[in-house]
This record gives sequence, structure tokens and C-alpha cells, in this order.
Amino acid sequence: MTTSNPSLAAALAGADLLFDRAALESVIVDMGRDIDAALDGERAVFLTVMNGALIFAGHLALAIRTDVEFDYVHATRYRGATSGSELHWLREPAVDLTDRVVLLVDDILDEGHTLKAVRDDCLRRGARRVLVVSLCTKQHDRLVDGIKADFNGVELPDRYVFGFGMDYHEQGRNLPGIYALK
Ligand SMILES: O=P(O)(O)OC[C@H]1O[C@H](OP(=O)(O)OP(=O)(O)O)[C@H](O)[C@@H]1O
Ligand SMILES: Nc1nc2[nH]cnc2c(=O)[nH]1
Repeated sequence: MTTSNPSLAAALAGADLLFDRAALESVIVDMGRDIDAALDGERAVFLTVMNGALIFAGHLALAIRTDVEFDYVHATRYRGATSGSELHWLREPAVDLTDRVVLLVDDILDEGHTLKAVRDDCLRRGARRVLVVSLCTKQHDRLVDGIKADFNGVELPDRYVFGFGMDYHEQGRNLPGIYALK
């Protein structure tokens, strides 16, 4: 951890727990069942958007019964800050996506720039179908056109959140729940 980061303990002291681990695990089990139904036996590419989706992806993969092929991308536009800027690609998919069904797995759909860009990239690479899977979606009117979650776990208020993979200045990703700053 860099010494200049704001204190995670101070953030937690002033934050609200929105969803605890048990609630999230239960939601994710339901998402896995719904995804199995949509895949109907087809072996999809399970494409995780690093870093934020890491924890969600692990839980979700165990909740899906259909065999899937793992790959990941790393695209970031927040880079440890609490507001986004342009998208930086740090890692592109390695699997050939031509004619594949892709489960595009991310932690949060906020303004939608990240998932829209990654979804469009998958389609450019020849994916036949991209199913957008997000643990949570933030409620506001800033969502960009042309993106939505095909599978969403929970709805969030329009507040900065962290935990369960999501960072507070690159801290708190391993907190077992979703917290919101006041
Ligand atoms: O809908 P948007 O407004 O585009 O925001 C959502 C994206 O922001 C976060 O990534 P971030 O850029 O913080 O990188 P990280 O996954 O490494 O935390 C999160 O993991 C999503 O990918
Ligand atoms: N950690 C975190 N990352 C985000 N990316 C987009 N919105 C958010 C948010 O509220 N929290």
C-alpha cells in the first residue's frame, strides 16, 4: 500500500454496509442458475474484467454448472480514483472469440463505459453473442447508451462503493461485503 492513500479504516467508519457476504453469495447462486438456463449447455468463454471482478468471478464460476473456458481482460478507467476517466487496456483476451458465446463478467455497471468498450471489443473479435454479467448496477441517469446487464445481482444507490472486489483507493477489495461511502 502506498502511504499517500486515504485511510481505509476511516472510510469504513463512515460507510454503510449495503450487502453482506451471505446476501451476495445467495444472489450469485441465483445468477449462476439463470446463466445455466441461458447457456442451455453451450460452453462459453468466461471473460473476467480484472481487477474488480476477481472475487465475484470466483464465486460465480462455482455457481455455474455448465463447463466454461476461462480468460480475462484488464481494462481500467478509475485507476484507484473515485471518478472515472478514459479507458486503459492493460490486457486483451487471449482466447479466440470467433463464433463463441462470451460471459462478460464484471463487478459493477456504473456509467457503462468499461463494459460497453469490452463488449464491443468482443464483438469485433467475432463473438457470436456476449452476455453481460454484473454483480451490481448503480442507479442514476448517467448510463451510456447501448449497454445493459443481461444478468445483474443487486442494485446500488448512486454512491461510491467498495468491497467484494471493488476498491477504495486500491484498498478494501477483499472486504466480504459491499460498503458505500456516505
Ligand atoms: O461503468 P463504469 O463507469 O465504466 O465503471 C465500472 C468499472 O469501474 C471499475 O473498474 P476500474 O476502472 O476501477 O478498475 P478495477 O477493476 O481495476 O478496479 C469496475 O471494476 C468496472 O470495470
Ligand atoms: N470501487 C468502485 N469502482 C467503481 N467503478 C465505477 N463505479 C465504482 C464504484 O462505485 N466503486
